[in-house]
Parts: sequence; structure tokens; C-alpha cells
Amino acid sequence: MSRFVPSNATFTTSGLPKLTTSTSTSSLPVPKLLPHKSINNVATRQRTAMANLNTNTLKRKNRDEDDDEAKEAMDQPRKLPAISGGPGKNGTGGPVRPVRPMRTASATTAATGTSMPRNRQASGSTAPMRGKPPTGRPPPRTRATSAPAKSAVQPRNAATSTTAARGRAPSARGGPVRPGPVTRASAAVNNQQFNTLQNKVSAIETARAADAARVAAEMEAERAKMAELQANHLTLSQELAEARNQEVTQRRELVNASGQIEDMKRRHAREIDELDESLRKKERELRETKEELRCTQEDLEREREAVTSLKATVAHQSTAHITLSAQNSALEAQLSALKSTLDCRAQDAAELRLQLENARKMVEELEEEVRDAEMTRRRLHNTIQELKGNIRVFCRVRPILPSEIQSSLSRSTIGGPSSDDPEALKAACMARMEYPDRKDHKEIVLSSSTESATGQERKETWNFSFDRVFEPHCSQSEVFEEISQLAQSCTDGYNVCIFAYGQTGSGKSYTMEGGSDEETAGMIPRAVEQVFRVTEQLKSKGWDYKMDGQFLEIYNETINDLLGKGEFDKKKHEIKHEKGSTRVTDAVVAPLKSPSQVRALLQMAQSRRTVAATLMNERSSRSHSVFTLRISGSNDSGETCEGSLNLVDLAGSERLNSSGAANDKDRLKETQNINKSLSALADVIAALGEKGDKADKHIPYRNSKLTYLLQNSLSGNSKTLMVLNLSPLAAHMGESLCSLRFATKVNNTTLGTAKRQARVAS
Ligand SMILES: Nc1ncnc2c1ncn2[C@@H]1O[C@H](COP(=O)(O)OP(=O)(O)OP(=O)(O)O)[C@@H](O)[C@H]1O
Repeated sequence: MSRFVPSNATFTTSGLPKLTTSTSTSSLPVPKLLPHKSINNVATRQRTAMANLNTNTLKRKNRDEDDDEAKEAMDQPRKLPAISGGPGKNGTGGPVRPVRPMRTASATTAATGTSMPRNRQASGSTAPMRGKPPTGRPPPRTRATSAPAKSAVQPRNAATSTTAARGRAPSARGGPVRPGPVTRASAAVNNQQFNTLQNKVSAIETARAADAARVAAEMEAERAKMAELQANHLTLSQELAEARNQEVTQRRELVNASGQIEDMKRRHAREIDELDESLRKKERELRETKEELRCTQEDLEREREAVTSLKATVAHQSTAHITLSAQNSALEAQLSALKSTLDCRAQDAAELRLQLENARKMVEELEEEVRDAEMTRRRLHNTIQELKGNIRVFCRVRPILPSEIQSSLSRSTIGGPSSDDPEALKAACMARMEYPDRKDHKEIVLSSSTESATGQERKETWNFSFDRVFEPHCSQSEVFEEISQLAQSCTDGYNVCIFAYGQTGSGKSYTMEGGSDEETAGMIPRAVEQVFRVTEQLKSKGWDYKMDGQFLEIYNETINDLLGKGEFDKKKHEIKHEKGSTRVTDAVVAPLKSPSQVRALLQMAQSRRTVAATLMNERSSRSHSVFTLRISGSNDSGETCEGSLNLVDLAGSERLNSSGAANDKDRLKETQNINKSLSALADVIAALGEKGDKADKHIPYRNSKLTYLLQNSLSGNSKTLMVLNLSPLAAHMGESLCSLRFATKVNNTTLGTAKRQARVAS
């Protein structure tokens, strides 16, 4: 085989790429990339070709061997070099040199000058020359039956003879051989044999030449096949290399593609994560959207219900609309009728306007008459007051208090009224007071029954008559109704003095100041409101008024300013009478703008009195309070008037022995001062009653701070009202009788004619 394989047949093991492991690579360029299958096919074809080549070679070798064996006896040593020197060194199967005719053994021997080797040696020497494959297989033995083999033995012997004939060959046993006669005969025989052999050799050579020519032709064919196979092999190798290169390229591309696939996988993983996140987000949004959808559906359902209800309403409204349309038509008909009526009425209105104009003129005339009538009313009012007397006395009996019923119950004795009958209990507590004048309410009758020493019941009755008697049930407004005319007099320019007289707890403060609400408001707030109301009304008649307020307290003959800020009983206030008006030094005179402001002032005064009361017990009961409202007005015609309203809450009038103050120095002083001032008041009233028309009659105003302060309001020029407050309790019967007797004395006093303090502009 080595004879047909070119020297570069090592292509299978050289220049293979590293990636190829199963086969060796070729350094030849790979024209195109073949798939593995193609590469395998190429390799398979290559292997098949090589196997065929080996098979042919082996066949041919066997045949050659046969031929060689056949010819071995003749020229075995010469044939082998011719065969072994086949292809050129470049392996491309160069031209086969023609087989040269083999030299004879004798010639060879002669040329070399050596003795002919033995057959075994010759065989041994030719074995490697035949190019046996290195399989270790023993070389083919010479067949004993073949003719050439027999011939081959003969030349060896002949050669031995030749050598001997030349006389140069040493003896086989090593000794020199001398020619003899026998030897010459045998030499002739040998020559003959030699010739015969030479002929045979010639024939053999001729046959051999023919065989060589045939073999050369076969060799040529084989070489052509070999070349073709080599060309195929080369092509296949190139294809294989190309395929491998393609494979390498593909593998690189595959590696790159794998990297790209890995990158894509990572990217896809990231994208999948993002998509998962996005999906979760979308799912969350979907849930929210579903929730919204559910809410929206609920809303929609509600809206549908609303729409249904609205549709029903609309249907109802449509019906109503139809009804209203019908009514509207009817009304339009009525309207047209009314329009015609309106036209008639317009004519009437024009006539009425004319009449109204006439009426307005009449009203103006009547208003003028009213103003004249007002002046007349004032004159008549004053006349009435004069006829009634300028000092008037009202008597007011307060109702029994629940607390007094309770205390009477606790004091009730055996045989007295039962607590189960409150009316009987109340009657038992109350003094017997009767009001016989049911028409004019001017009388009050007190009665009591006592047992005489003889056991007979002695009944006493005391009748009293005043300008007006108010029973316990009478309200504040009823009392004020009687007082209002008097209060109004101050707006007409009179000095008015209203004072409440009575024992402690008889209701003086309640009457003058009253409670905090509208119903229980006393005379002071009501009188102020009345004055404000009247002045407001008189504005339309051209009068403009200015009002000031002052609130004083007289305690132990000391004046305290209830509207001031100074400490009680410390500041010295002096009473000054100047030109018919009274002034107290350092006392606050507050301009009054509204009834509410007056109420606030009264509350402030009350709180100052309460603070002072903590220092001295029962101060409000033991002092006189004087609220003074001064009013000055003027009208468009220049007429002016000045008046004052004094509302006095006197201290308790109880007697010293009944007050229980005899043992208390302070209470004793209080009581003495109270009695002194009340006596001075009685004296002043009495003096005024006695005065009559006597101008020089002395009136003891200075005997007390109270009378001195009220001097201008207790003169004959003023209007005075005393409200006698009585306790309804039977226990206070004695004090009530004393107060009634004092009030009767005052009531019987005639102060003379009140004078109006008015000036007409000159
Ligand atoms: N007409 C009345 N209706 C209802 N309650 C009255 C009436 N008069 C007085 N009272 C109540 O009787 C109690 C005593 O009245 P009030 O304080 O006015 O007597 P007072 O004579 O002013 O006593 P003091 O001299 O101690 O000031 C108070 O609780 C008052 O509310």
C-alpha cells in the first residue's frame, strides 16, 4: 500500500482545528461549510476510498506476490527495487520508470565480486525489498511446487559453479581449487547447460518483459486511478477542511449565539420579571377597577332606582302639569275677567287716591288738633293730679312666700292646721286682710279676733283707704299702670318722687327694682322705659330730650354713690340745691341712652350693694336707695322743660323693739338713723301739709339726708307717690298697722299745687 499512498497522505493528522477530536484536520482551506452529516459522509467516502484502495492494493499485492513468487527464482532481487521505487518523493505518483531487465546472477556476482548468497539469504534479503506491510506477517514462503522456484535453485548452484570457474571464488571449505581434466568436461557440460539456461532466461526475460509491460500498463491504470483517488481525496479533504472550518465558524457562531441566547434569556428573565410586576400591578389595578366597577354598579343601581322614582315623579308631574294646564287655562280666563275688573278698580283707585289726598290734608289738620289736644291733656292731667292731691299713697300687699309657709308649718302647734291642707295652712299664716272696694280698689280692712279676759271673743277691725290698694295677686304691670301717668309727668317738666315704704321684707325692693325678667321688672326700669318711649313719641311733636341717671345710697346718714367706684362710707358727698335742681358732689351722673343701659346701671348698683352687704349684714334693708332720672327737653319752638323722677327704696320701717336690734350697737345705730330719717320724712310731709299757702312755713328738710336730698321732689311743686308695702303675714300684723297709720297720715296731707318747670322762649 505504501507504494500508492503519496507522501502527503498524512493529511488526516495534520492541521486539524482544535475543536475536531474524532478526526485529524487538514491545513487546506475549506471552501464551504458542510454539515456534520456531510462531513461524516465525506470522511466515510474517504475511508471507503482508502479501504478500496487498500483492498485493491492488497489484491494487487497478492497478485504481485503471486507473480513475484512465480518469478522469484529468476529475478527476485531486481524486481523489488523497480516496484518499491514507484511514486516520487513528492507523493504525487510521479511517472513510473520502465522496468529494467535484470542482470543475471553471474553478472551481478561478477560486478560485485562477491559470492552468491544462499537461497535463504537471498530470500531474506528480498523480503524487505518487497515492501511488506509492517504487520509482522511472515513473508510468503517459496512454493516448492512452482517452476521458477526450482529454477532459482539452479542459478544458485550455477553461480557457485561460475564462481568456481572464474577461479576467483574461494573454496567453500576455504581452500584453493585446482582445475583438472574432469573439471574441463564438466565445464563443457556446464556451458551447455549455461546456454540452455541462458535461453531459458531469455525466454523468461521476454515473458518477463511482456509481464512488465502488462504490469506497467496495469500500474499506469492503477496510478491513474490512484491520481483520481488522490484528487478525490484532495477534494474531499478540502471539503472536509471547509466543512470543519464551517463547523468551527458555526461553533463560534453557536457560542456567540449561545451567549446571545444567554443574554436574551437574562433579558427575557428581566422582562418576564418586569412583566410579572406589571402583571401584578395590572391585576391590582384590575381588582381596584373591579371594586370601582362594583361601586359604580351600585351607584348605577341607585341611580336607576332614582331614575325610576324620578320617572314616576315625572309621570306624576306630567299628570299634575296637565291638571295645572287646565287650571291655568281656567285662570287665564279668570285673569282676563279680572283684568277687566282691574280696569274698573283702577278707576276706583284713582278716585280713592283723590280721596286719600283729601284725607291726608284732613290728617294734618287733625294732627294739629292732636297737638293742641296734647297740651290740653297735659293741663287736664295736671289738674287731675292737683285734684287728687300732689301726694298720693298706694298700698300693696305682697303674696305669702312658700318659705314662709314652711316656717309656719314648723311652728304649727297641736290643733293647728294640718300640713296636708296647704290652703288652710296658708290662711292660718296670713293676717286677715280684706279688700271690700271691688270697684275702685281703694280700701283695705285688717281685722283680728282675740279672746277677752272673760273668754269672750273680741273682734277688731281697721279700715284704711288710699288712692289705690293692690292685692297680693296684683302684678308689677298693674302697679305700674297706675304709676305711669305720674312717671310721665317728669317729661312734662315736673319733679316726681315715688318712694316705697314698709317694714323689712314687705316687698319694697321688689316693687321698685323687681326681678330680672320682663314680667317681674320693677317700677324703676318700667318708669325709665316709659320715659324713653314717651320722649321718643314726643320727638314727632318736635321735642328733643336729654336724660341723666344717678343712683345713691343713704346708710347711717352717709351718702354712697352706687354708680361710682369709691369705697362705701368713705367718700364725703355733699348735697347742693341750685336754682331748683339738686346736685350731689362727686356722684356719677350717667347719661342715659337706652333702657338696656339703665338696666345695666341698676345691676351694677345692686352688685356694689351686695359687696358692701358682705361687710355689714342686711345692708340693703338698712339703707335708703335713691335712683334719680333727670330729664331736660326742648322743642322746635324753643320751649324747654326740666323734670326729675326720684325712685326711692326706703329702709325697713319696723320699730326698734320689734326689730330686735336693741342689744346690737350697730343695729341700734342703723335703726335709730332709719327711724330718724323716716320721722324726718313724716315731719316734712306734715309740714308741707300744714304749710298750705303760708310761704314762710319752715319745712325741716335738713333733719335728714333723705329729706334734704329729696327736697325739690317733696315740695309743693312736685308730685309725690308713696307706695306702702305690707307683709301678708299675721305675725307682721302690728308693723303693718303702724305702716298703714303712717301712710294714712301722709295720704291726708295736701302738698299744694305742683308746678311745672317750663320756660317759654322769649
Ligand atoms: N308682689 C310680690 N310678689 C311676689 N314676691 C314678692 C312680692 N313682693 C315681695 N316679694 C318677695 O318677698 C321677699 C321680700 O321682698 P323685698 O326684699 O322686696 O322686701 P323689702 O321690703 O325690700 O325688704 P328689705 O327692706 O329687707 O329690702 C322677696 O323675696 C321678694 O321677692
